[in-house]
Amino acid sequence: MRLITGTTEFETTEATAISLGKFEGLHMGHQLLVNRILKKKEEGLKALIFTFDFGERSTLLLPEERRNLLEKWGVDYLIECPFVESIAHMEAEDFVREILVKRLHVKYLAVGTDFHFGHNRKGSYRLLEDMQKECGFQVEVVEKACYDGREISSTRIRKELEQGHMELVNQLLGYAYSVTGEVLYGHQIGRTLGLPTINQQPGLSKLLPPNGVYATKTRIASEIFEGITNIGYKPTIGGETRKGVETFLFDLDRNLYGETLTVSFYGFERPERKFDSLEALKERIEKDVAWGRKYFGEREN
Ligand SMILES: Cc1cc2nc3c(=O)[nH]c(=O)nc-3n(C[C@H](O)[C@H](O)[C@H](O)COP(=O)(O)O)c2cc1C
Ligand SMILES: Nc1ncnc2c1ncn2[C@@H]1O[C@H](COP(=O)(O)OP(=O)(O)OP(=O)(O)O)[C@@H](O)[C@H]1O
Repeated sequence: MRLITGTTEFETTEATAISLGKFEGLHMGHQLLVNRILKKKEEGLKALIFTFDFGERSTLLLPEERRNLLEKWGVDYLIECPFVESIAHMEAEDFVREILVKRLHVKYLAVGTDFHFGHNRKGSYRLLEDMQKECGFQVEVVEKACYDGREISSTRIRKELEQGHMELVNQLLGYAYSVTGEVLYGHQIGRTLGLPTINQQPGLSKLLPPNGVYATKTRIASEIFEGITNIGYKPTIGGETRKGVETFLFDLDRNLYGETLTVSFYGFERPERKFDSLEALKERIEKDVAWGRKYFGEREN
């Protein structure tokens, strides 16, 4: 995949199939659009995702994660267009003519019914439909994908994530919500509790579910290991200043320091608490482990 980022001077040489938007979560609705443009590769078009870069903000997918997913799915070009004045103030028609047609050679566009663009968000799928003949591209308008009778959106997913509803979050996303990070050194107390753990700190703008204990799966190279993960500040051992993600793998005890691992979240068990003693914490974690094993044991994997 070719990544064009940090510049408004983008251009393709080939004809393209494009979808535009924020694509914050790359959820099931977004995937409908991505699949439409990927299908057009069969007709010789390059699949291009055009997103705006609003700078650092808390988000479901970090830029790196979004790039990796789109690359894995087979997208040819990802443009992360800086949301600067010259772009934000462009009239919708000019954006289509100057950018989509002249610079990106668009032949096909897939957009959702609520997609808006250009100065004052005046551009909509209707404008694109009106311009398609004259500009030589075809527009496909995709109905909003729903789950449980309600539209899927990044906003809805954020709200569910804030409440720790991971099963629903994963259904809406179409993949399991994950965090990736290097394995860091903790206080080395875990080991003395008979509980070697993986400590990670995801990027600061990555949205995390509420502090507490979750059933998780961790990918190490090509293998997947089940475990439980605590998100939080470890108040019992004096607390951390930065929120961490700490995972105990049920069936693996290997030195993983320095490796970069991805932990995917499934079910929520309980909130993080301050215990009166390390012994009380240890007892609780033993129950957490039993809960986690049962969680996965009861489900088809
Ligand atoms: C499954 C799990 C649940 C945890 N729950 C809590 C908790 O509720 N409260 C707390 O203070 N720390 C909790 N911890 C963090 C422990 O305090 C921490 O694992 C232990 O002290 C070792 O930390 P270290 O890796 O920095 O040595 C939890 C850790 C795990 C793996
Ligand atoms: N549920 C959906 N089904 C189909 N297309 C969708 C869906 N949600 C968004 N889209 C389309 O995907 C493109 C990018 O959408 P965008 O990321 O801006 O919206 P969103 O996920 O609804 O986010 P937010 O909740 O932040 O508005 C747009 O063309 C939009 O219409």
